[in-house]
Amino acid sequence: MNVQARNLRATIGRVEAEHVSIRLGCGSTAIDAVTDMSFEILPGEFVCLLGPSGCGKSTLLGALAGHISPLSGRLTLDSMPVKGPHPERGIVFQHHTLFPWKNARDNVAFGPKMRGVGRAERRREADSILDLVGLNGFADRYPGQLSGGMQQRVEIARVLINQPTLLLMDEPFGALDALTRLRMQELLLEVWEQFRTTIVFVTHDIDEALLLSDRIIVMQAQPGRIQQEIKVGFDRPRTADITLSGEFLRLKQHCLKLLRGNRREDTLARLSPLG
Ligand SMILES: Nc1ncnc2c1ncn2[C@@H]1O[C@H](COP(=O)(O)OP(=O)(O)OP(=O)(O)O)[C@@H](O)[C@H]1O
Repeated sequence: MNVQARNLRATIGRVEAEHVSIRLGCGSTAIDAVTDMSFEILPGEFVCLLGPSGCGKSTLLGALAGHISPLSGRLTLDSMPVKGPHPERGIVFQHHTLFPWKNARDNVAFGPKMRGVGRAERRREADSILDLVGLNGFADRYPGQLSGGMQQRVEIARVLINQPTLLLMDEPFGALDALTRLRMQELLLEVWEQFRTTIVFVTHDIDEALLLSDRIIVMQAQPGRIQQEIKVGFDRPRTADITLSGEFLRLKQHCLKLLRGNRREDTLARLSPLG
């Protein structure tokens, strides 16, 4: 993608949430997974949702993807209400969703195929995105012939080929070993430098959130809500070397304190007879 296209992309992808509440289930078993969340994400911004298990991160991501409707409030992408799934909002999960009977190229070319792009062109596009995610020479392999990290690269390529305005990532590297995970984080940063699409990335991992994002939205549970927003101002392009800096450790300590506070509150809520 050329520089002009990149700049153009950075003018779209503004996310706004106004007093969004999400209830899951119904009747007496319904759960208020997210309550009164308001935030804005700028075009081309990389935002992490960080918080303890059950605080509603995946639920919020599901609402941004259009898979879940909020009970109340307003969720928009470039001022248009989010209603139902759409290729402009691509999602990458931790678990693999590749078609096992298609090779990497055909998995990646699936979106363009559905849009009616001709065979030669979609193969060319798929090969070029596979190159970008470091899978040059692996296009003919089937998912079962690829490592976990490689499969996750194919997942990312499969979403990027649709040039999403908003890329939603739900703990995409959570199942990878530490070294592969680090490589994938650096790869994502490199790819994002080129695409500059808005990213909302869910993680439990403080280091991951600090390495990747421009801003962290720290959430707390019961009910899921925003605890604090933290600006992460490290220069870009970034590599994992920043994790050794004093400023990184200072921010990490701050996040830890917030999450530990969360845990203490959760335990007290469980122990209290008043709930
Ligand atoms: N289908 C469902 N029906 C009812 N409640 C649900 C459903 N899915 C999730 N929940 C509940 O909604 C709350 C938020 O869950 P969610 O998965 O969004 O949290 P999370 O922060 O992403 O957690 P984790 O980090 O463990 O994935 C939790 O209390 C969870 O038990």
